[in-house]
Amino acid sequence: MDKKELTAILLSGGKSTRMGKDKKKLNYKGSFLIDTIVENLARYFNEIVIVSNEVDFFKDRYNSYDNNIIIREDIIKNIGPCAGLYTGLISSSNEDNFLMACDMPYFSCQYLEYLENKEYKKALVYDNGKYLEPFFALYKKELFENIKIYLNKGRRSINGFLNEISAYTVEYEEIKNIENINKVFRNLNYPQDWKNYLEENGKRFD
Ligand SMILES: Nc1nc2c(ncn2[C@@H]2O[C@H](COP(=O)(O)OP(=O)(O)OP(=O)(O)O)[C@@H](O)[C@H]2O)c(=O)[nH]1
Repeated sequence: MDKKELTAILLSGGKSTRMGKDKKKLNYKGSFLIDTIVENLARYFNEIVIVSNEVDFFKDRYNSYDNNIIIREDIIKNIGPCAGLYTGLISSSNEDNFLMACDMPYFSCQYLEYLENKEYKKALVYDNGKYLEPFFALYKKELFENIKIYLNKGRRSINGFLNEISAYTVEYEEIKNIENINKVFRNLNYPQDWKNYLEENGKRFD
């Protein structure tokens, strides 16, 4: 698959309160989940912007890649993923941007291709019937202006933002035949989620 004229924005700057330990440091016997996520992204995206609250952790970590990997600290700190997206969009050199989280272990290039081939304005996100999934979704760079205004009003929720801009949506019916589509939106919030993920992948959790 050719590399995309898209930037992948990887958010890794949350508080990991529910996990009880920093999600960017989740590893199994020295094999870090975040490295697997970056490895997947590097196959499809020339440019990857990692937005983190700990840039030192990422410094020199991916030097062996040919991709343009940009590490940025949040411009507006500690207020959640909407602010992370803001820094990611400002730092991106592409009009179209793909948002990924550091706690989403599954990746579907088939779904990425599906998104890429859809026309959209502002943002294109999956509607799971209950709420809009902000990750594994596309955002136009120009949106950073709207996010700034939204955050300046004291708003924080990325879902609130998606509703406010009337993001374009993808419905289950359109994508139900994509392999493993239900796994794509799974994220790891609690220690049990990490344990389940490892066990599903044949790794015994000690
Ligand atoms: N850069 C950046 N990323 C964030 C921020 N808050 C959350 N994220 C990322 O957004 C994604 C989803 O985060 P959540 O699981 O909702 O939040 P969290 O703070 O990591 O975890 P909890 O404290 O348990 O809610 C993860 O990839 C986080 O690293 C932030 O303020 N800045």
